[in-house]
Amino acid sequence: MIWGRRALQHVKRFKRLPFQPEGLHRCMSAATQNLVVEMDGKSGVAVVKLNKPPVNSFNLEFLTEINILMEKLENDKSCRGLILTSNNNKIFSGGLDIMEMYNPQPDRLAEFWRTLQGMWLSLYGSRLATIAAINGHSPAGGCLTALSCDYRIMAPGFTIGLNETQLGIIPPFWFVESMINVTGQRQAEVCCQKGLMMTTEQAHSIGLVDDVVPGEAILERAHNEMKNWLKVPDFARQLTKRQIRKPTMDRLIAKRDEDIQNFVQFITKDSVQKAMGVYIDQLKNKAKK
Ligand SMILES: CCCCC/C=C/C(=O)SCCNC(=O)CCNC(=O)[C@H](O)C(C)(C)COP(=O)(O)OP(=O)(O)OC[C@H]1O[C@@H](n2cnc3c(N)ncnc32)[C@H](O)[C@@H]1OP(=O)(O)O
Repeated sequence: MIWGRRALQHVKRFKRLPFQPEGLHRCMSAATQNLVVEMDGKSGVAVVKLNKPPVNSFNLEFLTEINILMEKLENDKSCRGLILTSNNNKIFSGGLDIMEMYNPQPDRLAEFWRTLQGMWLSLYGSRLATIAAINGHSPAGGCLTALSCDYRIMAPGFTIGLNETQLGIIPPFWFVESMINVTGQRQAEVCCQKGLMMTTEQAHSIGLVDDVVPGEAILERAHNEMKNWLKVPDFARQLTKRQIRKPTMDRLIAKRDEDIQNFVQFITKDSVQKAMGVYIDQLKNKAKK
């Protein structure tokens, strides 16, 4: 496993387990501040658990950690698959950290958005087979993260969706295209315009989620599904994925700066800031009740 110097600065604990029973050898665990990583060198599958309380919301630092980890896994020739899940069995991810977008410093806001673009580009375009084991609620940026994987397994009793319009926000074109590419144009039109947060079952019925499995069995199911994906020769799977996803990725790459400018301009509008303030108050008041 290759650990870049930059990445190592973020790693608090990384150890080869001293003794493991047969079948678990070459298993490595690592933790950054907000990520728990278990790498099984034998199968080449890394399980990455989002671990940023309270709701795994993506701020600049968390996105940076994820990007560094993705780079490390991409460069690790022994790694073939990634299972992305949450260490919190109720919330996969609460999406983007709303505090990044409230009363922001323009420079940091721009950097935040560039880093989110980077996260999406590396996950959506990953050479690895990627499975999201969605073991909790997954609104907005959480849904985008799951949409970026190759396969989604979700536990019942939770909700998922691109709910931006409900917050008075327009989902960027690459969020919407990620949804279209998974569910098809008609379903994406309905879901994105209405900002629907769907139950696991509803998400399954429109193909947003591929499989529904109880939370306690979700990782086992993800590992079994991963075996199927890894039966395909890597180069054939990778080049096919690239062929399918490249046009969507190229559209963002070509408009990256413009997309950042649009985002900064939109978020810093007085009306958007006001609406954001109301939304944050609602969230905080709900949490107090
Ligand atoms: C052009 C512009 C494009 C912008 C695209 C935007 C994409 C996004 O992702 S915007 C963020 C959208 N996310 C949400 O709207 C989710 C809001 N949160 C929730 O719905 C819920 O919190 C939950 C389902 C994720 C979890 O519910 P629950 O377990 O009941 O926890 P609480 O609601 O009590 O929340 C605990 C704690 O966490 C804070 N919090 C929740 N979500 C966020 C968030 N996205 N960012 C920052 N902080 C968040 C919440 O305020 C509570 O904080 P405290 O009151 O300080 O405990």
